[in-house]
Amino acid sequence: MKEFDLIIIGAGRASNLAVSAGKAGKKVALIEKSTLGGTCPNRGCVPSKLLLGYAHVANAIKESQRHFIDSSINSIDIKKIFEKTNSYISKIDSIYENKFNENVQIFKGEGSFISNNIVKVNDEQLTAPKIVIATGTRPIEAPHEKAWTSDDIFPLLGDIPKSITIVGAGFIACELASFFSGVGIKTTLLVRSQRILSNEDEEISAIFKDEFSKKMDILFDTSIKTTNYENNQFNLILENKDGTTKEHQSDALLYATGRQSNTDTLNLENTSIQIDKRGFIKRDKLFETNAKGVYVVGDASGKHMLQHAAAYEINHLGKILLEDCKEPLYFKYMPHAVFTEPEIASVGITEQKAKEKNIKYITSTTNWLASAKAMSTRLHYPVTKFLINPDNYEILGCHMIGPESSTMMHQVLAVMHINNDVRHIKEMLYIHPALSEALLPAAVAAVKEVEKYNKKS
Ligand SMILES: Cc1cc2nc3c(=O)[nH]c(=O)nc-3n(C[C@H](O)[C@H](O)[C@H](O)COP(=O)(O)OP(=O)(O)OC[C@H]3O[C@@H](n4cnc5c(N)ncnc54)[C@H](O)[C@@H]3O)c2cc1C
Ligand SMILES: NC(=O)c1ccc[n+]([C@@H]2O[C@H](COP(=O)([O-])OP(=O)(O)OC[C@H]3O[C@@H](n4cnc5c(N)ncnc54)[C@H](O)[C@@H]3O)[C@@H](O)[C@H]2O)c1
Repeated sequence: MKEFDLIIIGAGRASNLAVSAGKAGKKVALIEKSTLGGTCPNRGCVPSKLLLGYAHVANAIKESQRHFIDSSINSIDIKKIFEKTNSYISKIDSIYENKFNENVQIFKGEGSFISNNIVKVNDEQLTAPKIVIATGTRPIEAPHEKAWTSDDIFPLLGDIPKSITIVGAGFIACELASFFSGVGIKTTLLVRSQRILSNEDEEISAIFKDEFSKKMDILFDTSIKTTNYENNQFNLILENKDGTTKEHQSDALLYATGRQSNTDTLNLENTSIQIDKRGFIKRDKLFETNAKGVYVVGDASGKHMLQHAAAYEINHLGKILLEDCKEPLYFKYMPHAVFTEPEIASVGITEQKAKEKNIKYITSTTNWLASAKAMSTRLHYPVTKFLINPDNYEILGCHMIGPESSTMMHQVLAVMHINNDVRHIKEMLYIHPALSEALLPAAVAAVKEVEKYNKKS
């Protein structure tokens, strides 16, 4: 039995904890069954955004007519795009390997529990007073052996498809559809209901639906009835909710229908660790599971499924384990962005959630056109929607759709983080005519709505 101060299962964001624990002189065992670095740099955030960068440029050329520029794309070397992306991915494992000092021992293999404090990897048994589970998630399996999930395109080996059908209407389906259609691969998105990005504020997802539908074929209320794969092609029968069917051909078929917990690989039945109905590990406010000394962080807890949330949690767990911090981590606000075209960014509650939870709010939706920079994009749909608590001007939610929404949102996040009052956004000085200036009329409108509400009541 090998003894350590700390065992970490899963070398995604928790690699950072291994680095800091190693630096603090702790003897660390880091267990990883795949490449070091986990989902984000190998098959998630980073490679998907690298791909979207190419689509962004292609879209700018395709849509240049809006700016009275007649241009066309001669060719897009999609093979090269994937070679570059694959090459980035191929370096991740060794980049991560070099981050650790001599106190960190890496075990390549699947970790599982023999008891609350003994972990097995390959033929070895390891023990430590503290064990961290950071095993993340994996895509829900595609129901046909030739169909892909997002894992199958990072890296993409083999031929580039000329057409692709993507099932799903969440972050991954929309971002990947944005890439494939952007670079000229015939893309069909299959959405089983009428809503796309259904967790976004309804007003924003309705704008998104209109704009996104202009860029590719989106079949709403549609599911796959039968799948046949012959001569390197999928022959699908698609079924609409009204019962009508139609044939559909596609070179590739990609499922992006959600992600599942990896905890089934951990032999948790040998421990007192409990899981919830969705298969994610339960924990207390200090990330500790039902087994003393065993912690769970990041996607493995099933809470946020975002890189920045996982990184934030793991940083805080470092304080608990290495600095004896006794304070729970409180996420005041959890922002996210969808890096499609159009781009969406969001923080706090949506209007639907506010209604559902009976929260008192006022709302204002303001377009960006008062900003010259926004005007210069010649796009009319970008808006900022605020939900404000009329009692104290607190920002309860902010939702944006438009170019660089994810960047614009940080200004709102800073105010929410330091002193959450929408009047700061109204009163601060803006560089004229930066894109961020589009937030000024949005804040002015929100403050006016609060005043109107308070006059009435
Ligand atoms: C296509 C895609 C795009 C994304 N884009 C974004 C984005 O733009 N922004 C954002 O915030 N988030 C994004 N995400 C989500 C983000 O990648 C995750 O939230 C984040 O990587 C979670 O980190 P983690 O360390 O908790 O888990 P992971 O990074 O998944 O790490 C878990 C590690 O544990 C390993 N493991 C699992 N079981 C075992 C076992 N039994 N033994 C040993 N090792 C094991 C896995 O191999 C993996 O390396 C995206 C995800 C995907 C799939
Ligand atoms: N920009 C980002 O921050 C980013 C990007 C990608 C992924 N992520 C993270 O990864 C997580 C997983 O993303 P995801 O898109 O796989 O999951 P998701 O839960 O966001 O979306 C899954 C989609 O698949 C649909 N669906 C489920 N079962 C289906 C079925 N049988 N047939 C048809 N459609 C079906 C759902 O209605 C939903 O639209 C997200 O929750 C997100 O946190 C984040």
